Amino acid sequence: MSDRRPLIAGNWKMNCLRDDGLALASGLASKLSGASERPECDILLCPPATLLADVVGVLGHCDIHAGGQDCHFDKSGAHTGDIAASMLADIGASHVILGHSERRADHGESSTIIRQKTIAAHNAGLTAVVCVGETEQERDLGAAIAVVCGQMDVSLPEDATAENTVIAYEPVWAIGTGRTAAVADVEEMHAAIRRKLKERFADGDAFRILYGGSVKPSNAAELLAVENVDGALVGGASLKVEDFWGIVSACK
Ligand SMILES: O=C(CO)COP(=O)(O)O
Repeated sequence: MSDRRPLIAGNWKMNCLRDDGLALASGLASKLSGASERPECDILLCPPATLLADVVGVLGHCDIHAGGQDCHFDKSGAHTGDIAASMLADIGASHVILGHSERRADHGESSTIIRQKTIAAHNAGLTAVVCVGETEQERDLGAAIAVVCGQMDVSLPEDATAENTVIAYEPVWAIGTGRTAAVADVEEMHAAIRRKLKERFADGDAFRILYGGSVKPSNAAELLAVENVDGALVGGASLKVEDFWGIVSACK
């Protein structure tokens, strides 16, 4: 057993208007306060930026963190539509997801940009949840591990530590498809990520490595039991209180 405390993170993506988002956050806060035992994991909610401040307010002092889904790499300035890491911290966020494959694909974000964003997040006192993952074509070509290790080499700055950085492995073909990676493949990839972290960082063994891609209550326990899987980054199933709580409860 490792002493890394699991992290279950919900990435709401571009979902939820105010009423639904606040109901979801308060539903989870009620689950936590009503739980007979404290869950064996940390919990993070990453709502759309429009709801972040309100979600922070709803969560109050309950032990659930809130985070952004992206930030700019600059501190401030002429970047219409963007959000600085310090702005997320300013409204009570503790984390920010960076380099999600949807941003890499939809916004052309390179690992070099993600590295700059990660530094900006650290400078603002945020924990960066840095996403990596291969496409189906890359996996079919046998290049999955090389692709993910290459993304890590560039995306992670020298100042990354287990405190300020979490890795999320999300195979692109498993996101929102209902297809999860085979346990053996998850185990192999997470071991490769761990090796990379240990090669580069003195505290590489302490970094949390999350798995993401069609995680649901029915498969969470199996995935969370895999060595070097230290939690989950959850999309669709994070939008329902019962489903997300089911995944939180699968942490043993
Ligand atoms: O992209 C994801 C989380 O960041 C995963 O999404 P799904 O859980 O909907 O597959």
